[in-house]
Amino acid sequence: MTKKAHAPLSQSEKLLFSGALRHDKAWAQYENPLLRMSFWAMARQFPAMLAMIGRTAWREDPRALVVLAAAQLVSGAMSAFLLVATNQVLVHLFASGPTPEKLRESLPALLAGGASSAGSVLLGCLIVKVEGRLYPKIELSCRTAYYTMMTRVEMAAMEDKDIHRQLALGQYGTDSVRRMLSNSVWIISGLMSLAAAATVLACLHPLLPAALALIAAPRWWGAVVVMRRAYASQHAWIDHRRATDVLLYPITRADATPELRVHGAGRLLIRAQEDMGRTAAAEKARLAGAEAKTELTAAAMSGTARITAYALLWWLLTSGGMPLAAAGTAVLAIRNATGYLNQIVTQLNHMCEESLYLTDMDNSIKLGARHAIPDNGATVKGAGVDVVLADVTFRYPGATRDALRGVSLTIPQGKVVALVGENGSGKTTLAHLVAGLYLPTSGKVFHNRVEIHDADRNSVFDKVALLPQDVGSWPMTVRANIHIGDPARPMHQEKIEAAAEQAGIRQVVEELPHAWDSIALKGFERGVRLSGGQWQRIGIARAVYRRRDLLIVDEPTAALDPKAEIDMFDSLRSFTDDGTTTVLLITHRLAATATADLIHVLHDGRLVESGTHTELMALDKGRYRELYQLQAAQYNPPLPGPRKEETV
Ligand SMILES: Nc1ncnc2c1ncn2[C@@H]1O[C@H](COP(=O)(O)OP(=O)(O)OP(=O)(O)O)[C@@H](O)[C@H]1O
Repeated sequence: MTKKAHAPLSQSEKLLFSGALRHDKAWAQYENPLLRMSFWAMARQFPAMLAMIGRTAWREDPRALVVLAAAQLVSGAMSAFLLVATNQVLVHLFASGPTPEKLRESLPALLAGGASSAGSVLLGCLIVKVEGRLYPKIELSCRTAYYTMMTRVEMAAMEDKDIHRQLALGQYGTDSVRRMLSNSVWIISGLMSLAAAATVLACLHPLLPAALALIAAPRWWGAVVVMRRAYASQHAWIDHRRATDVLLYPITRADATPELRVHGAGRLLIRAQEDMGRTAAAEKARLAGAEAKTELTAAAMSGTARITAYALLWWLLTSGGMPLAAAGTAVLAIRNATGYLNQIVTQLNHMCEESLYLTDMDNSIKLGARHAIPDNGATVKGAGVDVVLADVTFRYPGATRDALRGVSLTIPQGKVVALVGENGSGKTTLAHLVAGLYLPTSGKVFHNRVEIHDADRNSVFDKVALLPQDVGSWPMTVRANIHIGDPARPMHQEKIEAAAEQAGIRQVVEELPHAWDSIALKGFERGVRLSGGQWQRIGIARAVYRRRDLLIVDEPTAALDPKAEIDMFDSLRSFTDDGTTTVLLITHRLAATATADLIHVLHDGRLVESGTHTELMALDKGRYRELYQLQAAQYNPPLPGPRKEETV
């Protein structure tokens, strides 16, 4: 079992993190697999891994896979043939008789050996070509499978810490597939060449394969010891390495905080990374020293075994048990075989690491499939959408209390419905349940009388346009940032411009140096940085561009100036003019809710009031009335009275 150790703490870690900076997310997960992994366990897993990659390769490019496998097989056979041909040449050369005659007799074997060498070279080229064709396809296929799965996973599963951790781990495996396939190919070709050399040795003398095993065993042992030590170190130091990256990350960002320069935070970070880097360098030096010692021991043991093998050959030669030519071939075979062994050990070593990531990816994809949003079931039909919540309770995964409790309400078609309540009262959660992003823990949500639980969720999503609290900024053009509101349809510039016009952002975009082609991320060519309010308008344009039956708007005016805020609420109202579109509006600005057709008031996850502004204001000690009056008082503060001394 690998010893569990921790990296020693540097002064900087104590200063900045009050201890080690440990991840509780994806990276910390490597602890267990790293500890779990032993060399032999990995060697045993090899066939299963190979089968998994083989299946992917077969699906992507069966022809390339067949050619690759055949080329490897023939290549292995050729290396055996080369040894046999060499043996024949030596037999002829060491036979008695005049040299020209011996040379002439050895010529066919010599030519055959040369042809086999040339064939190996050609096959090597073919393998390189086929690998270049096959590997990227496999990598692309795995990456697509992984990221497709991630877009299909239920939000609740993403919120579950353990599930999300496992899902996120998979991303590191997408690059590993190609490397793992390459490792496998090397291992197979090494094994075949080794088998060929061992067979030739066994034919020469039954004791020789045993001698080969004696030579190989110490090198193998050395490689295993070095690898396990490296894994143990990686396990102990992985958080340290990540912590260093975390420290340096702000420095490389284009929008690095002003404190970096004005307060000299940059110097502090650099000093900390130097400090941490020194402890890491000491660990690397320790590993290198230990590796050198292990290598020396392994080389001494292997060397002793090699001397023993040569002594055995000597004895066989002197006792007449083996002709000189056979001994020459044996020396060559032993030399080749140890080379192949080294190749196998090195590649297995790499494969161990890659298989860790690959296994994670495989597990992620399987786990994601178990938590996928269903795309079959009843379709939500009809123009417009009537939403009904019946006794809905919802608790976030891992939470200790319900975010919503026994909520029953309606969101009628063609109306502006406002959701109000204090921070944390459950408004956003309710909106997400209405959008079909979450399923209730208990109770039911209906869209046009179809229960969301049984619905084809795509048909639910297709009814909804979202304008979330935090508008997502995508690293693409401003044009594409609006089009992403409705990506299933072809990009339509006129509609994009109209949506931007309605959202009050068109002029801003068109005045940018690259207008619609500006990349909405600083640090790239044509990159621009938009303000918070401008992003909010892009979000509005996105929702307008999407234009669906149910528009869910969560705090749309937080970053807008007062005039834009008034325009925004007017514009939202106009959405319902068609009599079909419903607007579900979450806001703390109660002046805006006054014109809503229906207001639902949430408090601590419960629905406490429902009605129009007038109805709710008429409620004595009503929560809405209280919130409204509090806000109104801010705008109409009592005029300051005369100062005390003036009244005297
Ligand atoms: N992803 C989550 N995981 C666990 N708990 C959550 C999650 N999101 C919200 N909550 C909790 O659920 C409750 C309701 O949150 P929600 O965001 O729905 O409130 P809200 O009324 O929209 O608040 P605000 O007005 O501040 O936006 C809160 O107690 C919050 O801490």
